[in-house]
Order: sequence, then C-alpha cells, then structure tokens
Amino acid sequence: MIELKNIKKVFQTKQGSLTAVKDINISIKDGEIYGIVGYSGAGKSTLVRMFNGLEMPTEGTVAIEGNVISQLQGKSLRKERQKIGMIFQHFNLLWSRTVEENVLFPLELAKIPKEEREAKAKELIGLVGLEGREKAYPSQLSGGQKQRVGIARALANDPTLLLCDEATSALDPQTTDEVLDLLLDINKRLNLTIVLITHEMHVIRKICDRVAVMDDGKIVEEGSVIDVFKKPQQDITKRFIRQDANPDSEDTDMIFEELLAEYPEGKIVHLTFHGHQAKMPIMSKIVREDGVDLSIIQGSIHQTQEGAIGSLYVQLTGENEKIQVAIEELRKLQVEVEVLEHVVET
Ligand SMILES: Nc1ncnc2c1ncn2[C@@H]1O[C@H](COP(=O)(O)OP(=O)(O)OP(=O)(O)O)[C@@H](O)[C@H]1O
Repeated sequence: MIELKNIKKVFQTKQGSLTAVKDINISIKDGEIYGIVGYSGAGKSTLVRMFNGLEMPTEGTVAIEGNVISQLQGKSLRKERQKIGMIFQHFNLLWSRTVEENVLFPLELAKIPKEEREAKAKELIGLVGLEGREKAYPSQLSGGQKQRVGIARALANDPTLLLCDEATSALDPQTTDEVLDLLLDINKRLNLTIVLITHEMHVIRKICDRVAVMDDGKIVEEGSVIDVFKKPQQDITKRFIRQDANPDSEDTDMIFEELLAEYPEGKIVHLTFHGHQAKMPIMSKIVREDGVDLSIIQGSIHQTQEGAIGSLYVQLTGENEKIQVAIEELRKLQVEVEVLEHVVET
C-alpha cells in the first residue's frame, strides 16, 4: 500500500516561490497500475519523484508499505529506494555499457555475489524479451529495446513498486503498445505495483486500473479508468478522452464547429457505450421511436482493462423537442451523453 497524505511541494526560484504540487492525497493498493495524466507543467514529474524520495515534499508524507519515505535520509533512504524501480522517457542507460552490463549495474551496487547477479541479469533479460542482445550497446538498439533494458535494470533489485516517468513518450505508437503490454505482463506476473505518469490518455486506457487527472499541481479527478472514461467530470478530462478517441481531434473539432453553424437547430452529441450496451440496437430504436434524424460523424471502439468502450459522435436533427426526448431516452438506456455546444476553444 502506498499512501500520500497532504502533499505539497514548493520550489524556490529566482522569480519567487512556485508551488508545483498542492494538497495531494493518494492511496494505491498493492499490485495496482495507477496512472497520473496531465499536460506539461501540471506537476506530474515532481509528484512521481516524491514516491522514491528524489524530491522531498515541503509538506505531507509519502509512505510505502508503512515506511515513511519522506522522512528518510542517507543510507536508510538508499535502502528503501532499492525496493522502488524507475524508468524514464529517455531511458537513462549507461551508454558505454552493454545491455547485460546495464542490467548488472544495480546488482553490483547492491553487492550481490557475481554468480547470483549474472543469473539474475540473464533472467531479467529473458523477461523483457532481449535474449541474444546481451552484448549490444544501447546505441545499437531501437527505442523499444532501450526501454526494455531500462525495465530489466529497474527490476534488478526485485522492487515492489515501479515508477514510470513518461516511459513511452519517446516511442512510436506500435512500440508504445509493445512496451505497455510488457509492463502489464510484468505487473501480473510479479504482482508489481506500477505508478506511471503520462500526457497520453491512450497509455492510461490501455493498462491502468485507476487514473488521477492532474492540473496546476492538483488532482482534479480520480477514479477507475472505466468510470472516468464513461463519465468524465472535468473539462480537462473530457479533452484527454477526446484526444484518445480521435488523435486528429483538431480537424474533427473544426468539422463539429461547421456542422453546428450549418444546422443550428440540430445537436452534436458524444455518446459513450460500455459492455453490453455496444450490442444493443440503441441508435435504430431512437431513430424509429423518437422521430429524429441521425448522422454518424465519427465512431471508435477502444479496449480498457475492464472491457471495451465505444465512442460515437452523431448529429441529431429534427424538431428540438424530439431531440430532447431522444437524448433523455439515451440517458435512460445508461448511455453517457455529452451535448457539444462549442468544441473549439475561443
Ligand atoms: N527543480 C525545480 N525548480 C523550480 N521549479 C521546478 C523544478 N521542478 C519543476 N519545477 C516547476 O514545477 C512545475 C511542475 O513541473 P513538473 O516537471 O513536475 O510538471 P510535469 O507535469 O511533469 O510537466 P513536464 O512533462 O513538462 O515535465 C513547473 O512549473 C516547473 O517549472
């Protein structure tokens, strides 16, 4: 169990003091994959660095398995840190060392006997799928392979917690998915708790159990991934989800705006379906029974750890009253309905 209580972090800068993290309370269960999503500058890196004492909170406590990391120093902090692995956006590998030597490095620091550490490195290299590349140097590896080395090295001391700081942000989409699959596999096999920070909702959706949305140093929304995707509360969360459902959202936003201008009597609605709803003929029922016209603008279906989420943007046209009835009907059928007024920020 990881518990962050009333965390605040203030930096002193030349321009004065800057509060990067404010009033954060988080509780994470063993074996959970917990994601923190936010835009650049939200305070994610500062927050994640407080989990292993790379930054110390100005106020509040960070406790892992009951050990209050934020009150440790020197040797006792280094000892606790060994139980926490970390991977980074730019891998932070030792470039003059081979794959094997990179993985051996933390084992050497921990003074593990030679034979034992060699066996451990072999096991870890196998776990991350890099057999045969032991003697390669980082410069000879692809981005995905470099991150696999980072993961193997982070697991060397059998941590109970793995911190991922934008670990897939430097990778292409296909490689991102492969690394995420690997993290999921390791989480299940080792019952490893994972805390990851990202600016991509896609990463959260693919592997996380729970998500916290961070904005201006605070957590503005938190919940299970499926609940947050089904019923986002904050505008910033809706924006992240829209970006995931439609990575080219700027183009689509313009199409929405044009349609709203062209059919002022109609409504553009974003519908979110989950589980069994996806199999129900909901849309044809609405058209048939409520007498509205419906045009599909865009649709997608995405997988989460708790099943698929369907996202459909439709334009409803017809009499205003009938549109209203149709929207109510959809809500009765437990479909999440967001009526878009304006999507392009002014
Ligand atoms: N060591 C530091 N000294 C002073 N200010 C800092 C320091 N580290 C971070 N900050 C500031 O704290 C705020 C939050 O930064 P942080 O890096 O935690 O955000 P982030 O969400 O991780 O964004 P990014 O992905 O761009 O790093 C920013 O305004 C940043 O400039």
